[in-house]
Formats: sequence, structure tokens, C-alpha cells
Amino acid sequence: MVFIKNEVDYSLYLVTDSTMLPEGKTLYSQVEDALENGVSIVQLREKDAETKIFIQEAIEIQKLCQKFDVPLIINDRIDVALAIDADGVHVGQDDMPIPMVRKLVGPNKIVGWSVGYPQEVEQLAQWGPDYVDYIGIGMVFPTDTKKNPKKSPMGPRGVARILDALENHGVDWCRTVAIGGLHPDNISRVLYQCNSGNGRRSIDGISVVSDIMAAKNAGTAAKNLRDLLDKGYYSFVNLQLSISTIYDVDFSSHTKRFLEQVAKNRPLVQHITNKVHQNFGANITLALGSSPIMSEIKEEVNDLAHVPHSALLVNTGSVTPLDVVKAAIEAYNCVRRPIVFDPVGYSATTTRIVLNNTLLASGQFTCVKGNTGEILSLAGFSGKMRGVDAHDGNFDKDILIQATREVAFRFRTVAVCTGELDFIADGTLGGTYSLSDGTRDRVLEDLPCVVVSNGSIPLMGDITASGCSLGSTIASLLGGANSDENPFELVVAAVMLYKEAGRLASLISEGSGSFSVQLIDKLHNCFRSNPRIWAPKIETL
Ligand SMILES: Cc1nc(C(=O)O)sc1CCOP(=O)(O)O
Ligand SMILES: C=C1C=NC(C(F)(F)F)=NC1=N
Repeated sequence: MVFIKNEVDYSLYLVTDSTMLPEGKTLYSQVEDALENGVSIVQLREKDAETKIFIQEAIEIQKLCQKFDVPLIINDRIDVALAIDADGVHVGQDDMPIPMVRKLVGPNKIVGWSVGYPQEVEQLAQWGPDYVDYIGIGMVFPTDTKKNPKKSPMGPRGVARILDALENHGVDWCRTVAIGGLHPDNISRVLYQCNSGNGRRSIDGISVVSDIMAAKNAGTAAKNLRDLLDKGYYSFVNLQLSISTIYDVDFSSHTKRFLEQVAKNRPLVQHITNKVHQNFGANITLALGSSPIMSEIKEEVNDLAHVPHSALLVNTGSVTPLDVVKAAIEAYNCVRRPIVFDPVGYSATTTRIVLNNTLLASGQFTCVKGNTGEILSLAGFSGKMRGVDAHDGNFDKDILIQATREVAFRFRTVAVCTGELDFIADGTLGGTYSLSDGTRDRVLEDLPCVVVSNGSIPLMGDITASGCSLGSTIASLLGGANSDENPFELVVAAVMLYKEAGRLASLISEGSGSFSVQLIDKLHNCFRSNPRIWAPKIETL
């Protein structure tokens, strides 16, 4: 049977391994149970099998796959694939070169290739559409299945970078599966975060070995994976992610409701932040009727995350050890409580870029907030930004809107770009994800974006932790809201509140000292008064 290549369903790709079978299970029984529960393509991968045994297994498994009308791919052994007329072969970087493989198996067989680096995509592009039909991108997470791995885990962001390389080289004929350490507890995040920056491509499937082959019940394991793939929704926060791109732009109406909820629910806002911000941020949080805790103790992050109405603010200006920050991100993601990420000084030094990229790859954030420099760098604009300054260091508004949307989409988050104008874009897509299917019809919609303009407040730049404390404000509103509220609207309300308090404070301050005191006072007062009186102008784009 010859499969029509561009109709192959890569969505749930089982790669076999007979060395991890549980007691009483056989290669045949595990594959059969998996096929009965949604596996869409099978690869026979038996690194240590003798050829005779391998061929016997291949013939058995081939009959099984034919019963379910599922393609059978042979790993590495081109001779065995030819001998049994398998549907295709999969080779790694150190196996037989692709042009030779293609010459041996002919044009109609499926040829798969392991890819771990963007430069391997360059080679793929040079060969053109007649060689590789799909690539296995990995490893995503650490795995014990692959012996002496030469690659380190790339995370969902690493997969996205490979997808970007495919798009940048116009390799639209090649399908993709992610592989390496994939299990039900991390697959939704992989599916949600693995997208090319232009939104035109996600992965075509996920590939597992041990999740099914080592399972006591391979059928249940396959079913769980199938359901996650078909579910199409990643509930990373227990607020109401909204798919609609039309928002109720009368933000001041629901801002009043939000502030009442914060006052009532008194959220616990855990700050992992820099030393300068700690004191001021705690006072800002208290002014907002919320309860700050500046804890950096790894052993207590789980307890804090489980406190009702908890929220986490990660401000990477801090010197907190990476493992503590990662543990906190994991703890809040696990209980689906909101996390605000503030990549302080993102473009300043390589150290900070590496630190922030590591943290951005380690979880899912409800909001990513930065100043123009940080947002432009996160969007990958900073290099191209030379000479497009509108005037004295202020960037062109359209560039900032585009960069904010890029960050929102790339990190699947509500992105905030602060400056004279504040830009807020919603890249969460309502928590939805979908596999690519080769049709490439998914084009990045213009994400919802608003501009909060309240005039320039020069004094904001003259006090410490003014930007960081917007993070405290956003975390307070996200933490205090009821679960039927929407993160984007909550973040917009927080920016309006903070911006207006800043404007009011600057009107009556003699200098930066009184300004920082007045900022707390005005926040305190605005928080307890009707937003209809003080809400600044908002422009919906
Ligand atoms: C076969 C294979 N290739 C990888 C790559 O990175 O190319 S990782 C891997 C093993 C994946 O096994 P598990 O699903 O048990 O983690
Ligand atoms: C090393 C491998 C990497 N990826 C894949 C697949 F997921 F199938 F593409 N199979 C392999 N054997």
C-alpha cells in the first residue's frame, strides 16, 4: 500500500522500543493497543535487534499497521525497509545521508530525518522538496530513552526556532513532529507554545516512545495523548481566557468590578524581585489592598502557590538562584495561578538575555511586561532598530505596537510595553492550539491591542522601581480577580490605574522624593474610588 504523502497523519507518532516493555507485554501487544487508541503513524526502532529478528518483527508490525491503515516507518535500517516494502524510513544525522536514502527507496516512500538545530534546516532547504518529507524535532525535554544523546533539551522555544527556520527558508513541503520526554503533563504546553513567529506553522504531531512503550496500559496511554491532541486548549491559568478578539472596550466599567474583587479577595502576591523594588513594591501592593510576600525560599513556593488568589511576580533584576525561580514558575503553573514576568534589562547583557530566555522557556506566563527596549529586544527588533527612532530615543508608535504583538504572540501572553504610551496586546489566543496540517492556512490575526495614553510623566523615570511596581499592580489585579474574569482586561485595568495614579502624583509633587510617596497615595485613593472619575483614555487598535 502506498500512502499519499501529503495526506499522512503525523499527529500521534509512536516510535517503538522493545527494551522497556512491562511484564507480560510484547512489542506486538503494545503497538496493537496503541493503534486501537489513536496512534496515527508507527516507527519500528530497534537499535539493538539482530537483523533476522528485526525483519520478523517488522513483518508482524507491518500486518498490524495495515489492519489499521497506518503507515509503518523503519528506523535507520534501509535494507529492512526495502525488504518488507515498508511505507518509509527515518534516519538520524549520523545515519545514511538523505540523498542516498532517497535514491534507494524511490520517490514515493516517506523519508523522515532527525533535526536538532536550525542549520540542519538550511541543508533541508538546499535539498528541496524531493528528499525529506518530515522531520523529528528533538529532544524537547530530557529523556532516558535515547542512549548517549548528543543533543541537549531544546524546550518548546527551541522547537519554535526550528519552525521559524523552516518558514524563513520557505520549506513548506516538510511536516514536523516534536520528540523527546513528551508526556501528558507537558504536551499541552508544547502544543500551545510551538509556533513559528509568523503564526503560519505549528507542529504536525508529537512523537513518543516510553509514554506508550513502557506503559502498563498502552491503550490508555495512547488515549490520553489522543485526547490532549484533540482537546486543543491549554488552561495555563484559572482565569477566563477569551478567544474573541473583540473586547468590551469600555474598560472603566469592568475596572470598578475588578477593584472590588481585589479588595474583597485580598490576593497574596509573591514577589521574586530585585532588592531595590522589594520595599516599594510591598508598599504599592499594600496600597492596592493586596498582601505582598517577598519570599525566595524554594521549599515554600508550593505552599504560597496554593494560597487562594495567589499570584507570582518574577522580576529578573533579582539575583535569586535560577532553580528557585524555576520552582516558583512550575508551582504556580501547576495550580494555574497567574504569573507576571518582568525581564529587566533584557537587552543589556548576554547574561541577562540567557537568564531571561531560560526562564521564558521554563513555563507559561499570564503577562510579560517590559519597557520599550526590553520589548523591542524580546521581539527580536533591537538589531533592526538602528536609526528608526522617531525622535530623541522614542520609537515610532507603529513599531512598538508591532513589537508588543510579536512578544504577545511568541510567548502566548498578555504583553505590556511601557513608556510615554503603554501598549497592551493579547497573544493568548484564548489558550487554544491546533496542529499544522500542511495547508498553511493559519495566518497570524492582528492580535487585540490597546494603547493607554496619559501624557508623559517624567518623574516616573526619576524614582526607583516605578516600572517594577507596575508589575506588582498587574499581579494584584490578576491575583485578586474572580476566575470568570479575563487576563487581558485585567492587565489593561492595572495599567490604567497605575498610569493615572502616576499622573495625579506628578501634578502635586515637588520632586522625585515626594513623587514616590504621592504615587502610593494616589494608587491607594484611585483603588478606592470609582474608575469612571479617573480612568485615562484608551485607544483600541
Ligand atoms: C528516539 C528519540 N529521538 C530523539 C531526538 O531528540 O531526536 S529523543 C528520542 C527518544 C524519545 O523517547 P521518549 O518519548 O521516551 O522521551
Ligand atoms: C531519532 C528520532 C527522532 N525523531 C523521530 C520521529 F519523531 F519519528 F520523527 N524518530 C526518531 N527515531
